[in-house]
Amino acid sequence: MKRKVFVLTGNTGTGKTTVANYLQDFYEMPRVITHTTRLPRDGEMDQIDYYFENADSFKNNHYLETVLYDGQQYGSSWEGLERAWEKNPLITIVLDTAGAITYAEELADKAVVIYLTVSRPNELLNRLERRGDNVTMMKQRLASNEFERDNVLPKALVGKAVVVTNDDWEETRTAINQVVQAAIEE
Ligand SMILES: Nc1ncnc2c1ncn2[C@@H]1O[C@H](COP(=O)(O)OP(=O)(O)OP(=O)(O)O)[C@@H](O)[C@H]1O
Ligand SMILES: Nc1nc2c(ncn2[C@@H]2O[C@H](COP(=O)(O)O)[C@@H](O)[C@H]2O)c(=O)[nH]1
Repeated sequence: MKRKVFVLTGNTGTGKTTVANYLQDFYEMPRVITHTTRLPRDGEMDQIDYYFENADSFKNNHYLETVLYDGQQYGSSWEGLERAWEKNPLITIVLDTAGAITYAEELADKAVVIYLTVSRPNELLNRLERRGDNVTMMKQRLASNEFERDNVLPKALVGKAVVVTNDDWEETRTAINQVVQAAIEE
């Protein structure tokens, strides 16, 4: 089977990690673990959710791309991608839209970009609250330039990304299964 990376992108709270977990559980697709300087949320674990870094240790990796998101650094390494591909030709990664654009450019048809969205943006606040996000951090994030930017599909991804509206989980699951099936049959 050809190597592919399913790039899950979209705004905060749209369900990127939920879809990555689904693909892990039902298709055994490993997720590329990325690096960040932000602090762990309650329940997040180093080397499982992220490689949690400080400003110095963040520099010690070979990145395919890095971004600044809400004032924190994030990056995905070539080694992380290779480690995941050694386990399975089909893998996932969760990225902001700037990272997704870089993946589409760098990896061409090896990257299957899925842009997640919701019909009512107010629903994102409810979801982040239910997830237990720190209220101050959540408000800061919702006021960030990146939040505004990721609310719409970037022009560079039009025609390249599959758009999935994640209002109803069962419908999302069906849509994701179709995307996976198409990639497997390619
Ligand atoms: N279809 C859905 N209906 C209701 N809640 C959902 C749905 N999909 C995901 N959620 C919930 O919404 C919350 C946010 O989802 P998730 O953490 O996957 O988002 P994310 O896009 O990875 O966010 P971030 O970029 O902030 O990490 C979680 O609590 C998740 O369980
Ligand atoms: N371009 C990249 N984006 C990344 C990477 N790792 C995570 N992310 C995205 O950042 C925001 C914020 O993540 P959060 O975990 O703090 O909510 C979100 O859109 C992630 O998808 C990366 O290595 N590169």
